[in-house]
Amino acid sequence: MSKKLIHVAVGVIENSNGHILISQRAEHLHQGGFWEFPGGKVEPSESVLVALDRELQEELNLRVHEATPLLQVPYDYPDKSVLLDVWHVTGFSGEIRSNEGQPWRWVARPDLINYAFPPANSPILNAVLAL
Ligand SMILES: Nc1nc2c([nH]c(=O)n2[C@@H]2O[C@H](COP(=O)(O)OP(=O)(O)OP(=O)(O)O)[C@@H](O)[C@H]2O)c(=O)[nH]1
Ligand SMILES: [Mg+2]
Repeated sequence: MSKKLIHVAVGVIENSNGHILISQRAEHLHQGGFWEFPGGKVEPSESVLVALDRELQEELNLRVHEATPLLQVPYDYPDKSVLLDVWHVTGFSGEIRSNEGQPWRWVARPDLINYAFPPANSPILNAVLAL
């Protein structure tokens, strides 16, 4: 059976110090325990940017004001296929509040290699390190 392709809006959020926001996926979720760039599934009626703004608001209480496309990563997990639509977010507002209790932190770019990300994320890490 062919797997449905899941379109995911992902934000590489950079603050004025050049640090990047990561959060940790809850254990019970797909790829649980790994760190991630915040985001979530694009609903059928949404543009990616609208989905990104909604997901960051739902998960972290952040609104997106400025973002540019960074890269798209198609990846086949054994149980699902995803298309990670990754945006570089340079303008945002709001005090971070982790609405689902997930840990989060701002990380200097070179330190990102010390965190375990899902297998699909390797190209994202490379793109972020090259920003
Ligand atoms: N947000 C996010 N998802 C990622 C990353 N890397 C990666 O493989 N994914 C995968 O993308 C898929 C969708 O992301 P998600 O779980 O955040 O979706 P969501 O917020 O809408 O979750 P929900 O369905 O529980 O409401 C998951 O299968 C997840 O494992 C990443 O860096 N960030
Ligand atoms: Mg999510």
